Amino acid sequence: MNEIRQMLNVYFIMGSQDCPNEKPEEVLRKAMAGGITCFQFREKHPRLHMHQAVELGKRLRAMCKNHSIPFIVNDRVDLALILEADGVHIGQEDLPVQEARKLIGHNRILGVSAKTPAEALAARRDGADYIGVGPMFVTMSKQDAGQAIGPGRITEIRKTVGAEFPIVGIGGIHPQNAKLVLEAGADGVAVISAISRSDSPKTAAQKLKMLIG
Ligand SMILES: Cc1ncc(COP(=O)(O)OP(=O)(O)O)c(N)n1
Ligand SMILES: Cc1ncsc1CCOP(=O)(O)O
Ligand SMILES: [Mg+2]
Repeated sequence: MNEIRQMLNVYFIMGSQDCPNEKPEEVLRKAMAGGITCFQFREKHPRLHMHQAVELGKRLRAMCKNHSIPFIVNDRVDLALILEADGVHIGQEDLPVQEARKLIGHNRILGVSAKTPAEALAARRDGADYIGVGPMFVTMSKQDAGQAIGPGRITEIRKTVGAEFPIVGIGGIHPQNAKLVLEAGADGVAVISAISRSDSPKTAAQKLKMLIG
């Protein structure tokens, strides 16, 4: 459990839609140089052919392997298995948690999105290894994220699932507000734009890393 909590410290999420000015490989290279502790391949580009997603995923996966950074695939268990990912992240509208667990087995990490204490408890019961709670703040990276729920929700969920269960906050987090999320009880922060759209992805990752106690 502690290993997963550490892995969540600086959790970088990205797909080609998040990199308008630079190749995703280049952004990931800089983020890794800044000390990210986990990477999620979240490919949502409406015009990217699945074949291209597999090819991009293979390149990003190889980079993570070379730097010993856990590689998680968003939404798709099939893609996670193809890429020999370390895990999968699913939301409330994706596969049921128990079914995803059956497909990936017990040697891969399963992350689940939860907005409420009830969703968090259900995710833990059904086999999640960690939960992603958000959006903490307003986000431009996910159109259907819904209203910000704020760091206070992490405190509520932390009380419900206990001190040890791995929790990462997500949504609108950047170096200036990340402390609020960590102080509320999260083990780490998951970010897209704070790193992928920064002038310096490396510095942005370093700044987030410095906030971890
Ligand atoms: C770490 C983490 N937390 C939450 C999410 C959101 O997942 P989901 O609700 O399924 O939304 P999409 O990312 O699929 O748009 C996440 N991806 N990662
Ligand atoms: C995937 C996701 N889930 C909830 S908010 C969000 C987007 C996070 O992106 P950003 O860090 O740019 O706000
Ligand atoms: Mg999803």
